[in-house]
Amino acid sequence: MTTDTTGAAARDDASRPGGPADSPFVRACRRQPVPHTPVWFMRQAGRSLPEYREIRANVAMLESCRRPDLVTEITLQPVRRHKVDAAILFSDIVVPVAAAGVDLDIVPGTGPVVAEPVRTAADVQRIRPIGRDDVPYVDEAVRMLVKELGDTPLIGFAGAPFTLASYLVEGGPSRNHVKTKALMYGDPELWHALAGRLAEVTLAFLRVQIAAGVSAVQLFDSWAGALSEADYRRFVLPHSTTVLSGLADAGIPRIHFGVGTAELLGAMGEAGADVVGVDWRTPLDVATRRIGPDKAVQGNLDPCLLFAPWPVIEAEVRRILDEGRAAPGHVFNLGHGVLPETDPEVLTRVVALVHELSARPAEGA
Ligand SMILES: Cc1c2[nH]c(c1CCC(=O)O)Cc1[nH]c(c(CCC(=O)O)c1C)Cc1[nH]c(c(CCC(=O)O)c1C)Cc1[nH]c(c(C)c1CCC(=O)O)C2
Repeated sequence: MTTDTTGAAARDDASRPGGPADSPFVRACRRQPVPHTPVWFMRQAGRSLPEYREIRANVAMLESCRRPDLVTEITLQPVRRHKVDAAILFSDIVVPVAAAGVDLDIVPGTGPVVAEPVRTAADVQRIRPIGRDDVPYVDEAVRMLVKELGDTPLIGFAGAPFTLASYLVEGGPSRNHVKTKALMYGDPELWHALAGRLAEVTLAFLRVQIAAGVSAVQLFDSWAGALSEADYRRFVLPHSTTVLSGLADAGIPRIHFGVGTAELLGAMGEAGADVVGVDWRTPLDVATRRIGPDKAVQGNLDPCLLFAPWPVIEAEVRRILDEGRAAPGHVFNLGHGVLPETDPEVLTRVVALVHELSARPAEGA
């Protein structure tokens, strides 16, 4: 038997009627009619769930990402509990960078910390290209998940070049991205070398996930909102385009997400996205005008709203569904990740409410 490295066999199976490629989530991404508005939550697998905290009690974050059995169980937890319309692979944006040879760790309560920040051409050279054999645990986890999930689609993901570069250049999480911007403005050639290298790593990492059978991918440029549109277009867009447009041949939906990106929504769509993620600062109808009629939107409940009384949450869900009708496709989500203190029962209720309020009778019924 030959090993399928293109994902073609998995895709053929996935596109059977009612299969993951025909799911409400994938259909909404493709701007096709749906029986209800699909919903999932960024960071749905994670610290808000007691069953997750239990499994992670004695396992470090990066280690858990490298164990297909744990990745599979953690990814499935929110699907079982909340009945969301999609699963997202449990991993972290720094996993491929670590596989590319960067010495880093994920420190509890802090986030990714890089031992030797990347600041010179020699540092950039040390970031190696990656392939399937550098991340075998991701390939295995995706294949196990695709089997376990049946008709529920699995979303693969990666960090975008700017957000990854920020962790590498700063050496860890950063509020103002000062060193990153200093490098970008002070040494554009080195910046483009770094962002170009990260784009290659990201593209390869997503290709591994696609070959293993994910039904969609999301590119997280969480911190791109720190840039003006002009600087985004000059320093970041070409590299995110390498990734997203580079995946056009895969034929699966590509979601492009960032926070604080009101001014960047049009450009982020242009990078080669089928769906643009929108945070809570921009209403979805306004976002749709900026993105254009040929892309779907994803979002955009403020994660803090989940701490409000239920009637307030219900009114906000209604408003977002109404505003989402202006878009040619809408995937309901938060505007950023689930906060660790969130009551998981509220998330389950939001899923049921989105399904109930958006239910459309089947054609001809
Ligand atoms: C900010 C951060 C990173 N990495 C980490 C942090 C959090 C630091 C902290 O609060 O303790 C560390 C991290 N990453 C993840 C965890 C475990 C789960 C959890 O936080 O609930 C932890 C502790 C999973 C993850 N990390 C990520 C996912 C993505 C998939 C998803 O949305 O579920 C998961 C499960 C992706 C990630 N990872 C990172 C970014 C910027 C992103 C993009 C999404 C975002 O802006 O939040 C870097």
